Amino acid sequence: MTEPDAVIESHGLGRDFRVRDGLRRRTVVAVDDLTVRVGAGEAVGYIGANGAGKSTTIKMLVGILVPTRGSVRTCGHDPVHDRRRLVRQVGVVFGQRSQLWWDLPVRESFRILASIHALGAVRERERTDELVERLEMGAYWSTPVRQLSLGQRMRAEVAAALLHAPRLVVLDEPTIGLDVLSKQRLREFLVAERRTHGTTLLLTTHDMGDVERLCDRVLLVDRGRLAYEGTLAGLSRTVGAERVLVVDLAEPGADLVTVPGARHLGSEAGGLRQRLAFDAEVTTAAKVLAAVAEHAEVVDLSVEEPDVEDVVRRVYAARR
Ligand SMILES: Nc1ncnc2c1ncn2[C@@H]1O[C@H](COP(=O)(O)OP(=O)(O)OP(=O)(O)O)[C@@H](O)[C@H]1O
Repeated sequence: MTEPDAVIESHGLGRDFRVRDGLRRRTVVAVDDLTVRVGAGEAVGYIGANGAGKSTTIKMLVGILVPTRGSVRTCGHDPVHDRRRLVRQVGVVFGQRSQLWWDLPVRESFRILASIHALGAVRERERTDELVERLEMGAYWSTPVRQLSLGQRMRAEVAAALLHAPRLVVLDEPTIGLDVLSKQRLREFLVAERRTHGTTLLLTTHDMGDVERLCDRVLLVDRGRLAYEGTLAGLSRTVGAERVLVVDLAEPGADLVTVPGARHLGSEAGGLRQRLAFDAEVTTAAKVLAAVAEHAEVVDLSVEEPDVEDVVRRVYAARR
């Protein structure tokens, strides 16, 4: 049974494809035995390598693909049988595909979508105004979609998917190909949308910046199976990834090779800046800093988190 606040709930979900392999046919298991739960208001990153099964999962969640086995309920509905009811509660953005009318001005696409969702004139105006302002679409609101830059189009795509204020927004690679500023704008918007409307987010991405800035939790999929479920920090811990304390000293000093719980990684500018790796499970940045301060005067510091892409690579390597 679906718990009342579960927006996505799957049990043993799987999908196979029959593919031609020369003269023979074989079965590709794209997703297997996937049991996950996403609660109302959560933001979850669904990550994994190319071909791991992310898009196939998303398509099953929104009713585009029929599962081969197992069960899934999205917003309390069977996605395939209740597809029409589900579309009222879900917004989907596939980064590579457009749901806007290419030759029409952006505003016309929104008019059509508002009428498809039967928003009503007042709701349409309020919601459209809110989205145009928050996503800064005013400058190109009357421009045909085909003339938009990628960053402008992606903002319009996300706004279109969110026009009917769905409970769940599923984003497949929402920031792919965007420049730094466009990415930042889109992420800020999604954070604000979630805060204001309590929207549940599920996003697939290869950009760990998206996950770091947007998601409370990650699901890591490897060859169709769930390989990890938890926080990003927890993911780093599973592979023993270290954090790095970078200290700037008042005067050039000898390499800090005897700091308890830390490993000296290197020095710059004759020892003015030093880098020390430490395991966050064993010690803390504060303890390492206190030990450094016994040897030298620290004028500035920063802590570098483990590189998440590297962490994911290590998880994959450990499972091979
Ligand atoms: N329509 C299809 N017919 C045959 N095989 C498919 C089909 N769709 C997906 N697959 C296969 O299923 C597996 C999972 O593919 P899927 O597209 O779900 O991965 P993904 O994690 O989304 O990858 P990417 O990050 O590259 O988008 C792959 O081996 C892929 O080749």
